Amino acid sequence: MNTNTQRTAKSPFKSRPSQEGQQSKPLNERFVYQDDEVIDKPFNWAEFKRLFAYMKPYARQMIPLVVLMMVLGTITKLAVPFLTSMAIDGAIAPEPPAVPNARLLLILTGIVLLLYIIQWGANTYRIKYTNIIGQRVIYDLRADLFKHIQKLSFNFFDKRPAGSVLVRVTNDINSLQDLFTNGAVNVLIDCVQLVGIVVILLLINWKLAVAVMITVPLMFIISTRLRVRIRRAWQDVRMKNSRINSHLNESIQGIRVTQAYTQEHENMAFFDHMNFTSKRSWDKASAMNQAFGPLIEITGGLGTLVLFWFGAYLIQTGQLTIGYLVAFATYVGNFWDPINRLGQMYNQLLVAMASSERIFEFMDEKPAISDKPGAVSLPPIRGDIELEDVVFEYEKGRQALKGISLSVTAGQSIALVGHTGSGKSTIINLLSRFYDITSGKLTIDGYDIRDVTVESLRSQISVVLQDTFIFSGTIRDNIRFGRLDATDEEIEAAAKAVHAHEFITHLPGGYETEVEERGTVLSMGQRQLLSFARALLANPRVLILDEATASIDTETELKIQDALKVLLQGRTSFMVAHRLSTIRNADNIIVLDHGELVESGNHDQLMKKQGVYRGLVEAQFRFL
Ligand SMILES: Nc1ncnc2c1ncn2[C@@H]1O[C@H](COP(=O)(O)OP(=O)(O)OP(=O)(O)O)[C@@H](O)[C@H]1O
Repeated sequence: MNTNTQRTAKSPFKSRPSQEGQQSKPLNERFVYQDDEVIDKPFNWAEFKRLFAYMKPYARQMIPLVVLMMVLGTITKLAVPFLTSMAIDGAIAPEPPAVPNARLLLILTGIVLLLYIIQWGANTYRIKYTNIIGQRVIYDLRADLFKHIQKLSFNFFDKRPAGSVLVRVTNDINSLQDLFTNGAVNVLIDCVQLVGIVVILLLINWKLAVAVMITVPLMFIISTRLRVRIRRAWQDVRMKNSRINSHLNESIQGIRVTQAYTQEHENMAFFDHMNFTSKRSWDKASAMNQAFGPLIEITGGLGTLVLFWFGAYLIQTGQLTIGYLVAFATYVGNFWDPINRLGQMYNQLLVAMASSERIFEFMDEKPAISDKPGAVSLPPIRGDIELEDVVFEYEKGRQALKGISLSVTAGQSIALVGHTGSGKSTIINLLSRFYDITSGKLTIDGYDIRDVTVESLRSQISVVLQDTFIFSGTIRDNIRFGRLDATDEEIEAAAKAVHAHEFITHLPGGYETEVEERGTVLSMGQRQLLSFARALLANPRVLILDEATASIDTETELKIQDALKVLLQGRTSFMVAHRLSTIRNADNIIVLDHGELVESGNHDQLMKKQGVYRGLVEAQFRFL
């Protein structure tokens, strides 16, 4: 179920009135985030097993040790009240005619001390090993998730804000950390302790044991009802957090636009609203969580009342000793503790299950683009490309391309022109198979691109996108991204060929200059030259270029034109072209209009036609 963001909470920040004195558009009409799916299923055992399968690799090596420590810790803990009862009944206040026995008391105290030391040692080792297992499981889960996300296709990312993807790899995985480091083992310890205590209580005096535990079924019924609500509340918290992260991510990426349009206040108001809603849902979930504690305490209190009332009666009738009553009281005290912890743990488990459902939901997402069974490896290509009646829809029923047919011979340069939204980028996205065509046929050297492996196809095609992405690292590393095994000399040769060498050597660290994320240290023109060097290094047979529209100075433009000539030599190329100089040199110009191919030919032929192309060129000149 996808719902739009609901905004009902009162926020201290208000939208500013517009200049005309009218209230600006309400915030809830300005930002719309799609919520992650609300996953509302009963406790999923299959998913639970799948999650715990991550422990399997470490089970044989570590778990026997952890279990041994756990058993040691539990036995020593359970033995102490029993020894206490022995001390009371045998050494401190024995039934007359026996007298207090100081020696026995000393021995029993020594044993208790020894047990405490063993308990401390066992717990220390247990915590250490469970932490090691927990960390390894989290590491494996995160690695698996990241590996899978990297394989997912464009359409997956089209649908989701980057922030919500981020949350699953960070927050959702982190929320499993507690479960794997302490939670799982604590549950086992508590269960073993509970069973142990019940058995001991029954052995000491079954009548008193039954009387004390009479309230347990009642507590069980109430808590089961609470659990469902708690589970939903925690899911809601996760969803709200995911929204905050999406907005945060967008706000940081778009901070320049926000500041340029002085929208900080509005942005803050929106964020504040989200923050408030998130806090409120956290409060709600946490309040429900807290309800567990008092529930146990009330039940425990009732149990204690029964214990002393009925216990006193049993002592008076000679069915129980004082020592056993004290031991009984201690065991009963220890009985509610694990139950309380198990209740809390159950909540922690619910939180973890909500997270794991979200993680597995991503892991189960099949990449829309994948190798079909029997896909062959595309041999080294010449670069003949054929599009036959290609139709493509990003969303069902809305055609972005409406039957494009196009024949390109190896080595030709193709310029794609047309109004904004006419389908230029869509064509180049299809060539690299970032999306699969809806109908028609797309072949390279006669191979249908859906019949070959994605890797063999993409490794022979280089794509230079409009928004050149510069990764954090050195300039050299960024060029090397084109071909990881390239030598330093090859990198510099590629940079020289596309005229990037000059500006690189003028940077403070030359090729070793560290560039920041998204390459803001570099100008648009420089970023483009760098991406040309990257593409040249990859030496592809087919080159796809989404030309940047940013206005750059004439000198850089000339450099880019020169660089392009080098880059395009001997390759089949597709270019989303905006500059007349680029278009004029193309072998074939494809003019698109609303997803249809309306004209094609070289510059001179198209100019004579008096059609869409001529109109575009003349419009460009009118602005000069
Ligand atoms: N990821 C997407 N999901 C849904 N629709 C999309 C997506 N990308 C593009 N479209 C739609 O497909 C159509 C063609 O878009 P395309 O990006 O190919 O245009 P373009 O010619 O490259 O435009 P521009 O010159 O502005 O970059 C447009 O109507 C656009 O709204």
